[in-house]
Amino acid sequence: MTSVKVAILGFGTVGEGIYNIFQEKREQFKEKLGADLEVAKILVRDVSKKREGIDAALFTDKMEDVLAVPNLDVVFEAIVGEEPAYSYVNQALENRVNIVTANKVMFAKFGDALQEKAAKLGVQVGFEATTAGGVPVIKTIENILRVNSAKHIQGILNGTSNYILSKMRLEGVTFEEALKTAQQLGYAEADPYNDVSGQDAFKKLMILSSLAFGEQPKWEDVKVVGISEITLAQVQQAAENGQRYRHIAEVGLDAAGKVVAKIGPELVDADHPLYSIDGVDNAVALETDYIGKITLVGPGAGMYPTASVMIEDYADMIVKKPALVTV
Ligand SMILES: NC(=O)C1=CN([C@@H]2O[C@H](COP(=O)(O)OP(=O)(O)OC[C@H]3O[C@@H](n4cnc5c(N)ncnc54)[C@H](OP(=O)(O)O)[C@@H]3O)[C@@H](O)[C@H]2O)C=CC1
Ligand SMILES: N[C@@H](CC=O)C(=O)O
Repeated sequence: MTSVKVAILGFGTVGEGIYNIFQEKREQFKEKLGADLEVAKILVRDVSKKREGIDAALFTDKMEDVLAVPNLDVVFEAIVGEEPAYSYVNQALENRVNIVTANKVMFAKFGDALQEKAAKLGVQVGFEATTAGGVPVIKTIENILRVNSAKHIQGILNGTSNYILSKMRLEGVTFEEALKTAQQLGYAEADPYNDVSGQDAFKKLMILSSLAFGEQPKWEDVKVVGISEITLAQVQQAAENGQRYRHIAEVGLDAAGKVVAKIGPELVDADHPLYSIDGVDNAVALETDYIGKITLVGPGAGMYPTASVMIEDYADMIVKKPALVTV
């Protein structure tokens, strides 16, 4: 049996989910992937924090310790923000270690460069979890676009915003109360500014734009509006009128073939395809030349949906490139 060492950067909602799945599914991975996957190091900011039931020797706050793991095959990156995340995954690639990331803030900016570098070095980059949480939009779009050309993408890309708008409508709670619950459930970021300002959906949309159109619009040209100004009274009034607020992100080509995008709350009627998407769910509707429109819906945030797609990314690497797996 092939023995494989993995490392996790971050042990918050997502990092802990990854660790738990590796513990729970070790036997299944042996059977289905032909590999014994062992978490060998976990990088955190504060090593003194109590982490119940887990060997303290696994934790470090130094990336050098992670890179020193013999035969390290993959780094799962689940920390927050551009830096030090970018430097860490970059170092991992330079050490010919595969990377899987959930960090859309880092990946929207550096994703293209990281993928180019990985290709040169013969290692792989998984980034399914950066966009739409547990919904496999990246792999599906990649696959479809081997044959089709993308025309337009429209979606709900922030689980927290959709959860808040749904809870306000369904339970009559205020924006602040709904946000608090979204934080308790691990949907919102520790600093929820990016969620409610539209910046989180913006970063995800830029990742989809690179994937679907091979480029991103100039960031400063994209109008980004969040949901933080929407009041309970507005949500309730909309419901009385048979409408719902949805936070919608869109990217496509204009008449001149230029990539254009916008993000913001919209009032939608019952016949709109995003009307029925409630709670933490995300939806991504892709329009292409041959297929027409295809829509994927599912949990856009949360510990296990996110951790699962990250490990699925790595399972794909193992299955497709067995030669890369450490023996
Ligand atoms: N939560 C979700 O549903 C989803 C999150 N994501 C993305 O996944 C990433 C992780 O999210 P989440 O788990 O919710 O975040 P949390 O805030 O729950 O956890 C962040 C973790 O990263 C560690 N960390 C933060 N900064 C550093 C640093 N400079 N050096 C080392 N470790 C650091 C923290 O360490 P310590 O514990 O010591 O504080 C903590 O363990 C983010 O990029 C997020 O956008 C993507 C999809 C869904
Ligand atoms: N905070 C994010 C988590 C997933 O990317 C969200 O709510 O969508």
